[in-house]
Amino acid sequence: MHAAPLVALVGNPNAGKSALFNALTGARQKVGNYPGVTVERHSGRMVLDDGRPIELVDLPGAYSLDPSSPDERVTRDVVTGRGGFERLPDALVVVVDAANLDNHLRFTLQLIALGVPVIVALNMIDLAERDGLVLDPAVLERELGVPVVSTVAVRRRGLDELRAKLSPLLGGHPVPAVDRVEENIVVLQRRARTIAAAATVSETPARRWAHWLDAVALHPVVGPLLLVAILFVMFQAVFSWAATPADMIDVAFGGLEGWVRETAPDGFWRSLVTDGLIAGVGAVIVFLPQILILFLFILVLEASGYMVRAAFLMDRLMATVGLSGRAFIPLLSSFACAVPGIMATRTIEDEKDRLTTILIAPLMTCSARWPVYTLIIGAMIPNIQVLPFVRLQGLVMFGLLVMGVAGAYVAALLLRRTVTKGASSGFMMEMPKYQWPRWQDIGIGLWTRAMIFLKRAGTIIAATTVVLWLLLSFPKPPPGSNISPVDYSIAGRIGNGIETVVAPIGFNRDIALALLPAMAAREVAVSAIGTVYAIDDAEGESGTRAISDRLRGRWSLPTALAFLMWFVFAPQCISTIAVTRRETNGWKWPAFMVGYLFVAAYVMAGATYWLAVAVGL
Ligand SMILES: Nc1nc2c(ncn2[C@@H]2O[C@H](COP(=O)(O)OP(=O)(O)OP(=O)(O)O)[C@@H](O)[C@H]2O)c(=O)[nH]1
Ligand SMILES: [Mg+2]
Repeated sequence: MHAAPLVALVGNPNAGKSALFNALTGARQKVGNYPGVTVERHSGRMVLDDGRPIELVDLPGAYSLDPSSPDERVTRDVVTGRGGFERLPDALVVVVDAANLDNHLRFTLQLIALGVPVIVALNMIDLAERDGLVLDPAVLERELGVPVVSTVAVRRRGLDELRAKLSPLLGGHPVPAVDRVEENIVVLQRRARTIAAAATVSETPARRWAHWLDAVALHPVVGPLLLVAILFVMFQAVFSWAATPADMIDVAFGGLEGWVRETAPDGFWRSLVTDGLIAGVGAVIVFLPQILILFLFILVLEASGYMVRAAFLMDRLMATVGLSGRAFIPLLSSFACAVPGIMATRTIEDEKDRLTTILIAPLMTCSARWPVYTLIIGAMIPNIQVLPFVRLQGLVMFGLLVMGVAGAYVAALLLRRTVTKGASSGFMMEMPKYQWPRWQDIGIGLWTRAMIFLKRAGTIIAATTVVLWLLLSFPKPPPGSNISPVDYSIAGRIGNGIETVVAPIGFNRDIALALLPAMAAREVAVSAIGTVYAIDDAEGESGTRAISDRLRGRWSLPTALAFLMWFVFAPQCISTIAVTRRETNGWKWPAFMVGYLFVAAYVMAGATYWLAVAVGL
């Protein structure tokens, strides 16, 4: 006797598969209104109209045939007959949420391509109707080439029609599976969207808007251009909007320093407070407005639903270097700071994928590097208009960021061919709805960021600055000698030692001095330079404008460019190394990361310096 035909219920999470399973078999599988309710296969029996019994299995929801978690793997194994399940299903019932067709049709298209007979249950049609969405199942049937039945699983609507249309699919000859299923998310998404649009008879203005926005944002040519344009506006804004508040903070710190100089007696403590704390910490806090404007943009993009669209656009680019599209979000968070970015790689299932993402995360321009870039750019790059609305300073900043991304791209390409070789996997994610950001949420996000920044300035940056000040101030040169106090100090001597190593790439003593303390936090490079100049300087003026003036006097343009390039690549901060150790369970990978980044930084900074000298800058 033949076993009863096997039919599997598949679809995206939360489509109503278990509800349909219960309605068809009379079972009581758990249903719930969130993705991931079902995490294993369950089977039950149902009887067709002609009396034939069939075995129905309810599967965990999945976004694609590319499993990113163990429950999705169960689904993949069952529908493709892998992983030791005795037999392939004779037919699939693909359950889709009618109100979310774009997203759910993606997986449907992949499933249809498998070659197993498919019937689509257009479920939750009641909710779609409530929201003013009218669909035409006949169009869907024609576009997909498989039977489509409208259902309301929880009201048992459409079940008879489903059984009737399922019947002829069973008992025929099994269709051989096609060997390649379309995996390119962008292609799939576009086809899904076209089909969904064709099957939509009418919808509410809000849904129409969302579709129109997606047609632009996800367009293969316009989409990436839009993304670049948004990023570009962001950088220009960071520079121009921040200028006034930054000046105000600068003036305030200058005033504070002047007040301490007048009121406190000259000596150790006054110098510690003015040349150490105020010069160092003040030099960093000036960048608070910039950091906040940067985060304002990031938070708005996240809250509006655009960020996931950007991830979709990036997926193909990531795939060319063998990275999963899932890596986009961790890498994007690394623009704030590599530490949460590296932790966010936990969502990447494949170990090699994940490791590669961790290793390149430090190349994303974290917000701690902004003060360094801004200071050097502000001092050394003329603020001229190069194109309408485009100033050279913003352009250089953008260039540095692109440099980091390009470096990451090349690094991933090389790593994936050597130390982290392995197969890569695709990326599927639910597209969130577009919505206006809630200003309270943005406000809270900015407040949190400001507090983190100020806390860093008040603790780790202040502490490093004070230590550096001590090392820079002692021992004092003998009175009467014309040797500079910095050169005579402990730090100065260490700096002069480091300088011999970094002189070939155009670095001077001041940079050499800043490199070590910048390991604690990158912003310290700025406060360190501030402190060096405060001690070295007789006139006793202060503030970032004063630092800029001194930079202009002492640094050549090739040196400044080399320094910027160094910061794009160098593994500067200890927290990143520590979190890498924790996430990779050992010292091997952090050591590798530090090694390759130092080599890259040295080579790139050197190349920049010599190139700049050669072209006569
Ligand atoms: N209004 C309405 N609600 C439905 C319908 N089908 C399912 N639901 C509800 O939608 C939610 C999700 O249903 P489930 O059956 O748990 O979804 P699932 O596809 O099994 O989800 P996973 O197991 O997470 O993959 C539950 O709250 C159901 O009660 C429907 O046709 N109409
Ligand atoms: Mg379920």
